[in-house]
Amino acid sequence: MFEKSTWIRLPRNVVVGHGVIDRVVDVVDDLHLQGRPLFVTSPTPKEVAADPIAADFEAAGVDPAVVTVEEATFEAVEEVIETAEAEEVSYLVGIGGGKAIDIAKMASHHLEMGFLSVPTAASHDGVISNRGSVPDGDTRHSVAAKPPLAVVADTEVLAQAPWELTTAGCADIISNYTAVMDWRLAKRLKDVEYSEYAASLSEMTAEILVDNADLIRPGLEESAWVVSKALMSSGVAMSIADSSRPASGAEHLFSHQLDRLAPGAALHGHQVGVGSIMTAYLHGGEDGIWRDIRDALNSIDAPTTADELGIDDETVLEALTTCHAIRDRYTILGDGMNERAAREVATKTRVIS
Ligand SMILES: NC(=O)C1=CN([C@@H]2O[C@H](COP(=O)(O)OP(=O)(O)OC[C@H]3O[C@@H](n4cnc5c(N)ncnc54)[C@H](O)[C@@H]3O)[C@@H](O)[C@H]2O)C=CC1
Ligand SMILES: O=C(CO)COP(=O)(O)O
Ligand SMILES: [Zn+2]
Repeated sequence: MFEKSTWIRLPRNVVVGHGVIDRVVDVVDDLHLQGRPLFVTSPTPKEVAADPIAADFEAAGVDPAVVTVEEATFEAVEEVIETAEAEEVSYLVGIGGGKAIDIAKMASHHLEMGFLSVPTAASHDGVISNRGSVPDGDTRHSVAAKPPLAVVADTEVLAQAPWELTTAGCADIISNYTAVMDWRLAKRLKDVEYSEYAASLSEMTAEILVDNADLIRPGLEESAWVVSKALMSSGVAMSIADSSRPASGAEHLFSHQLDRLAPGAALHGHQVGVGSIMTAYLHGGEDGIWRDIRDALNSIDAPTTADELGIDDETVLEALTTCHAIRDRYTILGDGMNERAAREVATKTRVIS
């Protein structure tokens, strides 16, 4: 008897383009959301986006509450939950980079309220995903949450963000190549849950981004368009899979371990990009796709070495040899690399010298 079932949660509205930040009030109307919103933002995104959006709400007769967070921590999530309860808001709006959006996502999940995602940087594929990522003890990887009711991604705002945030978003997408390789390996060796639709969508997203790499240039609004479409598509792949598997393999384990060993040293997307060069080498050896990944990262100005990440060689080796253990997710790292093997892959791929 056929007994499979699936429940795919996706946003109802995805609005991308020039000046769409002015449409947040319309999107709220379209969703029939009533009452006050709580904006969850951080200092620069507040100035760039949250303040003008607040002015639009005020003009429409609604007075939003605002929380400004500095770091993605559980204390920040708790502060947002407490403010939401004290201010009697009825939905949340995450406005900023990955951390502000993840805090809004986690708080709204806890409050059982809807939330909107308004990215001010095209820096990560959690903009639309059903995953939330807030450090919990030693855990750095994402956990299950609900996707936003709507995403409003203004390409004018995204194009004006610091360039390295956009290159981080590109690298987060390019890392989908190795994430999918790891997922297929785990399917073959461990018979893990696998979705060919989600895997293919994730791979195709990376391919489209790499094929359009010549459109990805600083200050060019079309770059923000190409990258934000890719980030949405990658997030949808995670929602279809109901897992971050299509977008997160061993290269993400490496990055999560760097977050513990060298907190704040480099952006999430940049770390996973460098990880992806090395795990592609582990999958395919000298003739595999590691050079293509490195060239793609180079072509969009993303880091390809430990030095460019601002992380020392020994920390890279420590992350490589220990990261397999941080999560129950089978990857090309198997039960772990020893130091000699880690040094060899990092040296051969010129991540360390
Ligand atoms: N939930 C999920 O599915 C996923 C979550 N993530 C998480 O997202 C986080 C990474 O996100 P990022 O955006 O790289 O880091 P982030 O949120 O820390 O942003 C980096 C910095 O850029 C600033 N910023 C944002 N927009 C700006 C603008 N327009 N102008 C000037 N500054 C601006 C932020 O305020 C922050 O200081 C990580 O915690 C990662 O784990 C990443 C991928 C998927
Ligand atoms: O960053 C992500 C996908 O790009 C989320 O993956 P994790 O589940 O490893 O945190
Ligand atoms: Zn990622």
